[in-house]
Amino acid sequence: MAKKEWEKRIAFLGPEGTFTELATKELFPNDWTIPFKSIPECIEAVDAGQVDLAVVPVENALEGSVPLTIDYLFHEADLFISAEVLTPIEQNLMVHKNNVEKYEEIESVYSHPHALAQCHKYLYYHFKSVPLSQSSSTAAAAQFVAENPELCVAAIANVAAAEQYDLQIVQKNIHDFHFNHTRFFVLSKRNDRIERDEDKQQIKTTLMIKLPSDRSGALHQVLSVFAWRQINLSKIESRPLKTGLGDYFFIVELLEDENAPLMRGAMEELRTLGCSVKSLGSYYTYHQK
Ligand SMILES: O=C(O)C(=O)Cc1ccccc1
Repeated sequence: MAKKEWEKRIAFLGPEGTFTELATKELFPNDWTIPFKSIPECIEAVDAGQVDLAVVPVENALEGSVPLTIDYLFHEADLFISAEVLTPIEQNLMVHKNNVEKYEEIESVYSHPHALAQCHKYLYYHFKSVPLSQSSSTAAAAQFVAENPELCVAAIANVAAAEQYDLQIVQKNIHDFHFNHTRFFVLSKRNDRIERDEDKQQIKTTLMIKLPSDRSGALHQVLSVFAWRQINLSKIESRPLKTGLGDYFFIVELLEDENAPLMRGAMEELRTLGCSVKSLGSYYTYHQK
């Protein structure tokens, strides 16, 4: 496909039909979207300049963070968040059209680990002894089911994937909790934010903070830096530093612009306290309709 001059190249977790693709198309309906097989491949593509942006899942309302994304951003890449997209997630059980009649006898259910977990109760009550198989994405599971009609297996994926791979949905909306949303980050090598005035919302900044080792009260001090400036935290989470048990870094999300004087002061104070601070930038939230 020839690249048009005005298009941005945007990597997304593929293949076609993932929730990530739906989120990508929401924000970039007219750009050149390119599927990659895994989250690290999306991140590497933008890091290497092969694409302009990458869209990857980062957190689900039911299952929590996608550790691969968080850890890759901390340990492997030097990227910024240009925007986040919030997408409602509806999961469906689908089979090859040849297997619709016998779908209750499926021998395995394929999907992304988050999707399998989001349907845990449904699978427990309806397919208790059926083995679950993890795929790199929901659409990869749908593609596998489409390419193996001789296997009596099902995928959990969205309606777009059922259409893309010509599968039949046999059970709609099988996720266990009604409020099932996923956050996606739009990643860039440049620290610029995507601005679409119509649905621009609260600005947010994501910091990755490493505490000075073995000092009592260090986390309390970090939180105080934001507290007395009345900078609101919308998230705090720890992840292993991978250097030893008990060593962590913190992901802190703040409802303020990194360029605001109070935030600049906060970051400076954190460094004075011996923390290492990496800002992934400030960005707006977009809601998928
Ligand atoms: O596998 C997908 O379709 C993805 O985009 C990742 C994902 C998986 C489960 C819920 C939300 C996003």
